[in-house]
Amino acid sequence: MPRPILTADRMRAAEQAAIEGGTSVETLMDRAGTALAEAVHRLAGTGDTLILCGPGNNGGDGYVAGRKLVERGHRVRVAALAPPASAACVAAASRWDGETVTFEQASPSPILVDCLFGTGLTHGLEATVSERLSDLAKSASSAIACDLPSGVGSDDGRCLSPVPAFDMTVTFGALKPAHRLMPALPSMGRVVLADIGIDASSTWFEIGRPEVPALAAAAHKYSRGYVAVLAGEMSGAASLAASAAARSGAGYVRVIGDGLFQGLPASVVVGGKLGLLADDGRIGSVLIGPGVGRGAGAKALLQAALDCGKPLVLDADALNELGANPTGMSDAILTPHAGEFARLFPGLDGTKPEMTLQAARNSGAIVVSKGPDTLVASPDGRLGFAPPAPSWLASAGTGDVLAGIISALRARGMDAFDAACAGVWIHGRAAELAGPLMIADDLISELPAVLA
Ligand SMILES: NC(=O)C1=CN([C@@H]2O[C@H](COP(=O)(O)OP(=O)(O)OC[C@H]3O[C@@H](n4cnc5c(N)ncnc54)[C@H](O)[C@@H]3O)[C@@H](O)[C@H]2O)[C@H](O)CC1
Ligand SMILES: [K+]
Repeated sequence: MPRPILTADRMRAAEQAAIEGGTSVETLMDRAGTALAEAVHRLAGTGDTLILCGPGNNGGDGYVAGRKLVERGHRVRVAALAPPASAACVAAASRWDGETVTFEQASPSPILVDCLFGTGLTHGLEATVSERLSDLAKSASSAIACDLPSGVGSDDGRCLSPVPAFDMTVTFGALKPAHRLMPALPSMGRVVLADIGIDASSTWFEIGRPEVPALAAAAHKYSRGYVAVLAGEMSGAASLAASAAARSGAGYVRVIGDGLFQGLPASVVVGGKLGLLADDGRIGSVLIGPGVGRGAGAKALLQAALDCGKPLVLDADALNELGANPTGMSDAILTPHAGEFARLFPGLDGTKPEMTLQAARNSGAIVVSKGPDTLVASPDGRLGFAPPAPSWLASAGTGDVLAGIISALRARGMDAFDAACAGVWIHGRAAELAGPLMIADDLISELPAVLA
């Protein structure tokens, strides 16, 4: 089951609904603090632990976790940044009878737990506070953040003050957008989601391992998925995309273009007239973009693709040819990187989730907003957040490979949104297998292992 993602406001609404359903804040906090303590103990084992507590309920979680960790044999010190302010934090602090030090006095500890601020953060931490937090986190063997690393904006992933890197972040009920958005993403460490009895259903979610349709026994090469790749003058990109489609289970891949397509698997067919796109009902998806270039030739290819009535995947220069603010693109999949997104959808503002959803609504297409924090948006409001992908994916040709993977999954019968989410997940997993020195071609050779 994919992990749900909620903004701070929607998390608070879900929390409120639980409270109105009869679960007290104290109970929720007790569950949160207990889950936090469990995760800390499991990660770091028994040891000297310093818990930094803020004045609100994030701090309250810390006082509860402190009690639970003492029960597990930890030596725990609590450093209060400020006196408890929220009622639940006051109650939790009153039940803490262990060692308390001032924030300034707090000395480094092998285990550090940051319970200063969570979804209630309204502005950056004072410099002295963020510096102290960073020093304590850096000198700890295990640094764990409660709900969010303090200083991170929960809905947009901005770092409102410098944020140290944590080994783990323990969050409650649902992930927050910041857990999967830059620039906060590298600070999170492993994100653990604790169920504290809140109904946190959401149309926003973290993309999980996909269920790719099995190949039917009676399948023949066309029904297994027939991908047509429209290529322009730069044949290398189209070759990568077509090879990726072939390695992603498409039964038949055809490249239509004039280039010399080196390095293609022998199974990929090269040649054919543009009229094929509309005439051949067996074509399951049409990919245009990788290597299509700009100018009259590209415009003609794009128009043929737009007119053919087949499921489309548009990437790279096809997106530039499409022009700003496209509409009526229903059922198409657009895969812009940040620069292409800004050109395609100028003038949008808000968080990356909000802008990607708005782009999907305006265009009618599934929009894959690529980056270290790739998002997949549907006009119906669904928003998939990619799990962390290796930084080495940022290399030439990897976008062509992603477009090829998505085109194959689309041709194999997945609907546009599911094919885009699955492609993003498979792409990231293939990169993990390929390792840090990979080039785009290596990604392709890892695809069978990921899809097996
Ligand atoms: N969502 C849930 O189901 C549960 C969440 N829990 C925890 O509650 C916090 C959110 O608690 P909240 O009291 O709303 O806010 P914070 O504790 O994050 O912030 C405290 C308080 O601090 C003030 N403040 C904000 N920014 C700053 C700043 N830069 N400097 C100083 N003071 C600041 C502001 O007044 C805030 O209200 C959530 O993260 C979870 O950890 C529940 O415990 C369990 C259920
Ligand atoms: K925190």
